[in-house]
Amino acid sequence: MTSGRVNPNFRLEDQGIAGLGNVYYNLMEPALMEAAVSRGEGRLGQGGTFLVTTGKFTGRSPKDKHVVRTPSVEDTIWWDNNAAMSPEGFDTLYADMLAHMKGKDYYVQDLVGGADPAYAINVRVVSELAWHNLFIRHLLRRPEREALDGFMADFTIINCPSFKADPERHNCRSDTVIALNFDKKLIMIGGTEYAGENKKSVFTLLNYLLPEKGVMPMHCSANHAKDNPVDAAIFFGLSGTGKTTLSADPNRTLIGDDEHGWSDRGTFNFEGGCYAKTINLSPTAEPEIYATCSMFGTVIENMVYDEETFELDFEDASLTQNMRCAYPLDYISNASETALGGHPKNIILLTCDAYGVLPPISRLTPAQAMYHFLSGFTSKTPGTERGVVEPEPTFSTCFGAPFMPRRPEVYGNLLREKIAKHGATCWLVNTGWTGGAYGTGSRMPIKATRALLTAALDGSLNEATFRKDPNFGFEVPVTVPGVDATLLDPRATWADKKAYDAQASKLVNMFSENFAKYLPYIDDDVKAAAIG
Ligand SMILES: Nc1ncnc2c1ncn2[C@@H]1O[C@H](COP(=O)(O)OP(=O)(O)O)[C@@H](O)[C@H]1O
Ligand SMILES: C=C(OP(=O)(O)O)C(=O)O
Ligand SMILES: [Mn+2]
Repeated sequence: MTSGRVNPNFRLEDQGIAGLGNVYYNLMEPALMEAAVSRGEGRLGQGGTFLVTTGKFTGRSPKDKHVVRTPSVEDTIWWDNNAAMSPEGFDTLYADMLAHMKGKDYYVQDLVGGADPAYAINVRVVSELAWHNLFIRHLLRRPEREALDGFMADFTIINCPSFKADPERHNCRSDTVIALNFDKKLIMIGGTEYAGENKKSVFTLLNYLLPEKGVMPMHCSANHAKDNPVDAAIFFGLSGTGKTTLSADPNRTLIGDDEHGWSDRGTFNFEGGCYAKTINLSPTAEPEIYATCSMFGTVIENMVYDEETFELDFEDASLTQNMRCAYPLDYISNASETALGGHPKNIILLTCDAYGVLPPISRLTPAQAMYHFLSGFTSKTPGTERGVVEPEPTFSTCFGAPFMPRRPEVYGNLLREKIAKHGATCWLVNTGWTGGAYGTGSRMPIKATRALLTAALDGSLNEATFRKDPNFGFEVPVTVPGVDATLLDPRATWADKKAYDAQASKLVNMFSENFAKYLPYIDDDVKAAAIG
């Protein structure tokens, strides 16, 4: 049986996917919630939210993500960063997964990635779990209902958590698999229920497709000044550094929290929803995000709640520190209707420095910005990837290495051109530790980070007095109204100054060692901005 609204000439059978049980096309939120609850996938929560747990996988599995090594992508994929899968392995995976799917019910959403129609792609998502279908409906962009009647997919994602891959047969690493086949325009996901794999695989896809169109794809959030989309800001950052938290700013308009493109026309969100971390979510520090946790249809993933009252426990991380909520963009009260903005006037590079060495904010020259973008120094946040249990310092190029199918300099050069052309001001913001390293110091107060960002984005920070940092060479403001001046100088926040100097020089060396591999690809000005 087939139900729901779909292009009659583009059903799964037309794509060669036949023999399934019931197929539900483009169900809307209430119907998806009903289905998910009646199938026992999760429960209704307060305010009509959907509560779900995902079992063993509560974060991404980057090591199980593969790109199919076909001749057309052989020379463009950054193979040192992307595990290969043979075309034969993929074909077997496809056949085996389809055989496994026979007779079972599936949920299909026809959605769009990209708010700018000039660069948008149509994505069909086929989900075994009704709630995954609800999740991706929140996260991607929903076409008008009428447009569904003629919808054709550019890419199709099939996500079947109950399928277990076989490393021998499928040329993969474990029984969990995420396989991107750019030739066949297919993404197959198996063996994990973590919903984030759905959205991050679309991101990886756009990171592959857009550079050829002159568009810079970015792992960043974005917002703009109220009533002034031209005054846009973007916030690059690896998972857990504050993209979602800091872009939801009551004084600015939210464009999006995670994935954006920068074209000749400006910035655009790839998505139509957000995916926020709920651990220790505070109604005072993050009121907009907190409010979504009691709105109809919000997917609440891996949170502990009271069995009687269904009240959420934001402190209990016993399932995972990576507990999440997923909701459509317009659940944030000041979200943009178009999800478009101008060319960024300010570019923020968010780093979560677990060493507590970097200042809370520094101003970068374009060459320094390029250096830090390629370096991507930050920490992995506990729970976001399998096996990460405490903040783990890392150099994640482009502040999103796990999602970059092409070589870092492809993205670096695009960003550099755009900064040069549009003259953005660049900042490095440490949302990590202050007063000592992780274990001794404490996490940067959100309030302080926000105050610094407000000053950077309204232009007032440019008028401050700056000092040049002796270790890193960038400019650091000496005083900022509303922020404790001690905080601005990390060395001053450490009780043991010698320990700070030792840690700082260790970090300088880490930067220098990591950057050696980029030296052949970069211009002299970026070389001159190199640290150490
Ligand atoms: N100074 C800070 N700036 C931003 N986030 C902070 C800060 N201090 C603590 N946090 C917490 O860190 C997490 C940042 O996560 P999030 O905004 O979801 O990151 P991302 O979207 O980049 O993955 C949130 O749980 C937030 O409450
Ligand atoms: C969805 C994710 O992204 P982020 O943490 O950057 O929001 C993720 O890393 O799984
Ligand atoms: Mn986020």
